Amino acid sequence: MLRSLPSLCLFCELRTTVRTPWQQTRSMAQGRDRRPSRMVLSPSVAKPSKEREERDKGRPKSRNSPWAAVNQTEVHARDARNAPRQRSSAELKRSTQGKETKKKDDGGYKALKMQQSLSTVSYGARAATKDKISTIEGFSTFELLPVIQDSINPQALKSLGDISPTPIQKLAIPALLGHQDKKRRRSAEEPSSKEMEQFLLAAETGSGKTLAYLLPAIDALKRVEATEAERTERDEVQQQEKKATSLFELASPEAHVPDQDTGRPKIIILVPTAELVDQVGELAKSLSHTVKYRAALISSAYTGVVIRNRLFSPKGIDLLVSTPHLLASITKADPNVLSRVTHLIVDEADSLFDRSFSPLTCEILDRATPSLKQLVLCSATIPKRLDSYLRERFPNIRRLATPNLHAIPRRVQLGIVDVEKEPYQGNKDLACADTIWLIGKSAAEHSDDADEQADWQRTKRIIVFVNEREKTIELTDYLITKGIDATALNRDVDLRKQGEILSSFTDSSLSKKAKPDDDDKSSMNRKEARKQGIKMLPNTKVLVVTDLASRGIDTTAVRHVVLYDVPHTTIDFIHRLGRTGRMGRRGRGIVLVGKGDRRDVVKEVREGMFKGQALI
Ligand SMILES: Nc1ncnc2c1ncn2[C@@H]1O[C@H](COP(=O)(O)OP(=O)(O)OP(=O)(O)O)[C@@H](O)[C@H]1O
Repeated sequence: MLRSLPSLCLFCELRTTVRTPWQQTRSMAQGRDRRPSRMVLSPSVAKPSKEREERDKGRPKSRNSPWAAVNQTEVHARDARNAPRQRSSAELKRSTQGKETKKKDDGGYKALKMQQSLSTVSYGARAATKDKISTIEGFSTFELLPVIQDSINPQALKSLGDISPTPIQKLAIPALLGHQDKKRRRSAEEPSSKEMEQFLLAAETGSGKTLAYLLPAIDALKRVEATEAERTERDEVQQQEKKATSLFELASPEAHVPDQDTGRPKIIILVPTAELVDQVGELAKSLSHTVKYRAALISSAYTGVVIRNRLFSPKGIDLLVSTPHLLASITKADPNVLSRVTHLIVDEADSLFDRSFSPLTCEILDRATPSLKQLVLCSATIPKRLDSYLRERFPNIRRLATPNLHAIPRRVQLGIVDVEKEPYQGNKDLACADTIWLIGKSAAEHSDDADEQADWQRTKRIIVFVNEREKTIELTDYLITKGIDATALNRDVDLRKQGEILSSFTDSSLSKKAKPDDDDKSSMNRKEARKQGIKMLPNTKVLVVTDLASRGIDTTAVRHVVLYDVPHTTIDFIHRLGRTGRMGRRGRGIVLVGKGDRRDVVKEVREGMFKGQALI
């Protein structure tokens, strides 16, 4: 039936339909997963806090300051022989800001502004950052330990070939290592130092943030380890010398020193879901094979015995990846687990400081603070709520935001399907099935190279995002009746199964390949569809999910994302579309726009993506 339908152009024109606030509120209020995100992106991510500004008040003003010409006691005439004065970065910043404001006033993102979901990071600040990182070319520029340098390509990046650091890696690795501040580097090596450094890493989705925080943390761990080993050796020599000089003293029995490393990790990485624990944990473990440290990952997807054995292994533990829920419950029973933490990394910080996670994250943070040397928060989107929280709680946090923050890369195209038009006439399910058939038949044409084309010819992977949990099952069943190999993923699915399902949409090297489950309803429906002789779309796998799979999951194998429902905020747009076009790859998003959907928002998001601008 589907095949007989005329193909609809994915990029048809939009009719502008603006919903009233009442309509939006009503539709948002239906169902848990349909609730709008309360998060609103911050307009001043890279801006230092008021306290920091106050602190800088007394400092001498720069020559470029607007007050630089006031109260001068000498004439500073410019030497005529010199070349014309270069415009300072502040001047450039001011001029770009001016243009930016004018452009927006000329009728920029009205709907997005009304929605207030995304914020501005000044384009001057973005340009300055771009300049700053443009000189860094390879990982060898960073003062990482040689063993870590040598492990980046073969272990962390699976021998990708010619690799160079991404913008966030160029920005964050030197800062976290303390390159710009030699004094800080020395103090980081000095265990007695009490000062805790705080960093916020803000960079677009799929830009390698994990490696940006992981490499410096491991580097610090290994340096401290080396210093401690030297000290122990020195102490032992001194002890031996002491023993030799006091021959007549009674030999005291060797005191038993319990292994201090058991259940006392030094680096903790917090992530919101069990799937992310596995993903980040895999990366940490792969580096540990050559760098030699003890990494463990724990989440509620593992049994109590496994969790205990990993955390309290007699060999000790250096790095732990966990969800806040599990770690907070463990530390309630045994607070000493956090007694030696020097590096706490909060990945997906916008989620982990959101209302549902915040109490647990803060509890862990408070308990770990006495020993903490570095706190790193990391996120692809900075909601206003998080921004103000950070300004209040961590006024001195160092903000490292990349030039493309809050933008969806231009290599990701956004197509729009008007569900109200022929042949769908309001039938979104049908529009979704037809879109998947079109992609399934044409995806190979969009491949970049021969190898990838071969992969895509084998299996095309498509993620369909819906706003409601119940809809995942309903839509999956419908798609199966239309010959599409679809699987539903929502919070009701067993955690272990969730990981297996997701793994076939992430990098093949991490893939554990989901096993067919005979009790699974979708699986039964698939069998039924085959029995009924429904023609199946070959080599295409579809995952129907809620926001569960929109954060952090490295779905590098996904080229197409279908937004069945229009996301409630631009934050959701960024995260959902961020599942494709990762790390320089091309991708395509298709949004199905029906009656009552915010067509104006979709249109502006598409324009912003086309221009490569931040969605503000
Ligand atoms: N320098 C690099 N060169 C090439 N690939 C890289 C580099 N750094 C990281 N990657 C790869 O990029 C992919 C995305 O990395 P990662 O998951 O850390 O992104 P992210 O910024 O955390 O994304 P998200 O915001 O969605 O969580 C991974 O497959 C990783 O192996």
